[in-house]
Amino acid sequence: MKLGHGNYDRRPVVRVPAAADNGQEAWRGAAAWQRLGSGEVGAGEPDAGPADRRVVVIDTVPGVDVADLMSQLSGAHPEATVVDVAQAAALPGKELDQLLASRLTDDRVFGKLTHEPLEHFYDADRLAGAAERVGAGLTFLVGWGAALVPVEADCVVLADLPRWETQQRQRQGAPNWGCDNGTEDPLRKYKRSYFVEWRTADRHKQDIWSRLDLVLDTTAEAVLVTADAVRRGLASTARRPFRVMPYFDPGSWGGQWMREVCGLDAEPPNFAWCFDCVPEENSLLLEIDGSTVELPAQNLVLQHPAELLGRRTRARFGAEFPIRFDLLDTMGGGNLSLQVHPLTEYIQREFGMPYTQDESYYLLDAAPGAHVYLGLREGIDPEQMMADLRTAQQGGADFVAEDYVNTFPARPHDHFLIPAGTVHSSGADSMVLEISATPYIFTFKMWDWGRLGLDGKPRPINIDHAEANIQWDRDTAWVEQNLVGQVAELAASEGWREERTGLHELEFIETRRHWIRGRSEHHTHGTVQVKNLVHGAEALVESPTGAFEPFVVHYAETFIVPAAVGAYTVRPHGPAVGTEIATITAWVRGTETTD
Ligand SMILES: O=P(O)(O)OC[C@H]1O[C@@H](O)[C@@H](O)[C@@H](O)[C@@H]1O
Repeated sequence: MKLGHGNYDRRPVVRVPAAADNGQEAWRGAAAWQRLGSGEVGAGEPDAGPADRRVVVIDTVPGVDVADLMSQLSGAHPEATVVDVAQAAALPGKELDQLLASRLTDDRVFGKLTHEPLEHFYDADRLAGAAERVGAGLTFLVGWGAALVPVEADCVVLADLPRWETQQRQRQGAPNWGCDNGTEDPLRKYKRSYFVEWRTADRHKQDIWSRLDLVLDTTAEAVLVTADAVRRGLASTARRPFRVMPYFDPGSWGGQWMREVCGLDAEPPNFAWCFDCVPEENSLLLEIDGSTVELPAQNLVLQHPAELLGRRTRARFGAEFPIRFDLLDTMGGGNLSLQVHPLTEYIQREFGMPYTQDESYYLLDAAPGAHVYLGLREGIDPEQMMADLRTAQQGGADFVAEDYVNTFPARPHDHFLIPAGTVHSSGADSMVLEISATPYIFTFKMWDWGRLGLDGKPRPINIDHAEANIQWDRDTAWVEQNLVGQVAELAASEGWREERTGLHELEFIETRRHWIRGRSEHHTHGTVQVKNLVHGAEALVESPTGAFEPFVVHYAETFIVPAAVGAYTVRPHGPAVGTEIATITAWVRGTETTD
């Protein structure tokens, strides 16, 4: 196993420039809870009642522990009235379930995207009733939708929470919003978050964003920051290279490479996934006034789509980050499931997703003998293959993947292209950097090699969904001509060379690899780029005009270069000086602009 360089940064922080007046902008722990009731930030004109009447709205996102928040507020402000807005005015759980039944479906994994606004989860009359509970003195209105209460607020706070933290809490027994489902299968809780809560929450957050005075992070110890500092932080992040905070998760096929290279805990038996560029679920760490606040990176996508994505990518996807980078570690582990992803029309019709899960596997590393499963063997009988899969699923003879599916040797720096509809799997002893479209849960597993998930249950198999999407003409010859070994040198000069590595024409992502000894010049051409240092210990990304601070990246780290960055250079740095490094860059094909 090739080891990393011991410098992978698991907590990349973006430093936010200080406020013009150098005033305090962050409060931690007890000071945060105290500050929330002090009226010193965002105190409005007391024109709606007696001078000492003060209304603080703390709108949360689903996943925030509202009970804990309320008890902290009561502890810090015993005189205050604290109203749980959802308890006061949200639809009863059963009504909410009925409203969402067609979106949630009976499936363990797949629902349908909802477009419900948060108002639909509330009773308007009871919201008005909650407003009547505001009396003289200090009142906190707390919960997801607190800003819907028809009352003039003196201070509006967003209690935000990254989605990875929400998932952790769900696995430990936290229910979904408005539900009594703490003991439900975490996959089903995640489904409700993914297909309903997060969509509605993003829209609601957008609605209230301009009203915010403060932002509260309760991921760990409470950190309260001014909304102006967050706005300033996001605005500056959208104009410089940055990283989101990676998160790591064990799995039934997970390996040992990331533990070593990324310096992870000894405790879990393995690590399977590292998500290091899925902004809709990753966190962005902002350092504000000496405190680090962990907020959803999605806030940046929602607030700065033009600077971040560029105008053509934004025109095509809206305020959505379309490119996903993640790591799949099977070094010393097992095969991924044998799987296929939905065609575009299928993901639209069945799940309401606007675009599909096109993928590719870039091999950061591979042990001798490692291989990738990709496409079908010539002359196989589709009916027989489906019958064998169903037999295996029902507990009969194991499915012999090699009888039906091609295998290709997997070597470091190979890039396998996987347009939706292509049967595939990464085999054991590989370290894959996935360069893919953002959707990532639409994996139709066909065969899981007869093993169980980490929870001791079989993982969900979806042979019917798979059958509806397998492209049977993607056979050995087609795969060899289209998906394997598609590297072509495009340009070279002293100190660098550039290659195209993919993706396939059916996929919207374009990739380039640069081998760099000297300093290579790059330009975003008005569209967002996602990059990873796939070879070498360390690189320095610089602005030729000093527009951003020099930015250091380490081996295997993914970073984002916003469209607004324009020109930048990359060169070996630190321990890599004098050696050759390599980066891979992805962007949405056809979105470059010349201005
Ligand atoms: O967990 P299994 O089903 O083995 O798949 C693992 C991974 O496979 C890849 O090809 C992608 O589809 C990922 O989004 C998925 O997480």
